[in-house]
Amino acid sequence: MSATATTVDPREVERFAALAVEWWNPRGKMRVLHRFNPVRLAYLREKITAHFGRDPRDIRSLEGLRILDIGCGGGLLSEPLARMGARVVGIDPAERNVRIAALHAQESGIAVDYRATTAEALADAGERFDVVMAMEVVEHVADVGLFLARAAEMVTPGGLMVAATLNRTKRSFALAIVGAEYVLGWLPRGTHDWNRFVTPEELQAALEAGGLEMIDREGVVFNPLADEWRRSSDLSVNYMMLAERRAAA
Ligand SMILES: C[S@@+](CC[C@H](N)C(=O)[O-])C[C@H]1O[C@@H](n2cnc3c(N)ncnc32)[C@H](O)[C@@H]1O
Repeated sequence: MSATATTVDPREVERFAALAVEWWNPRGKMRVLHRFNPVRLAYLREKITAHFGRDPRDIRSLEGLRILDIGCGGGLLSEPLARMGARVVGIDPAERNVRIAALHAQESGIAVDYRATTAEALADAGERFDVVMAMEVVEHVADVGLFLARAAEMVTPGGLMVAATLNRTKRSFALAIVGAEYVLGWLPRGTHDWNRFVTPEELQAALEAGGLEMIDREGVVFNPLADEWRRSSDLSVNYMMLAERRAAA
């Protein structure tokens, strides 16, 4: 694949770079990510440990696994995964995000290999990982097909890819754009472009085109009564997908 093809939309990256100091403020502009982080982490821990035959109760259950967190932002997922023993490489095209992430990890005493780069650059360099993650990123890239192809390329045989994103439905327009950005003010206006949302069928097809097999998909829904996010079979707004690269027989 061409080394010059890029998935970066400079306006998207600039938007996140401008918010860099907000990453670790649980009441700031990233509060939605903070609120559903426990749900995402529980999913990642459960699925990764089950796949690699690890004990999820072990506090170092991911020991030795090489994990790539694409579009890591401030490291809200990279850090806890590294704490569980994984060797995490966190990448983001926004240099400011990576600087904030590295500073936070240093203050927390956690080793994460943060780099200001892209999935396509790492794929070009021939890097391989046991787990490749793209969490809340595909809806911000310039070319979803290219992005997923380059990300999938880096999954080792027997390894996993996990993606989390927003479905393109009437419901996601009402909740994730009108509700979250305009009515509730949970996210800065313009954070999301509904046309860039990706249906589970499109995501699955792109992962399969990259040689992966979809093995799980799960929704994440907000329960306003309990004021909490939880996992669900409802994929109509937020959802996560797990795919594997089958090891050669
Ligand atoms: C909504 S944030 C998600 C951050 C993190 N994955 C999380 O869930 O906490 C999206 C991130 O994707 C990054 N990003 C945007 N375009 C990208 C691209 N083409 N490749 C990789 N990351 C990208 C942004 O800079 C931003 O940090």
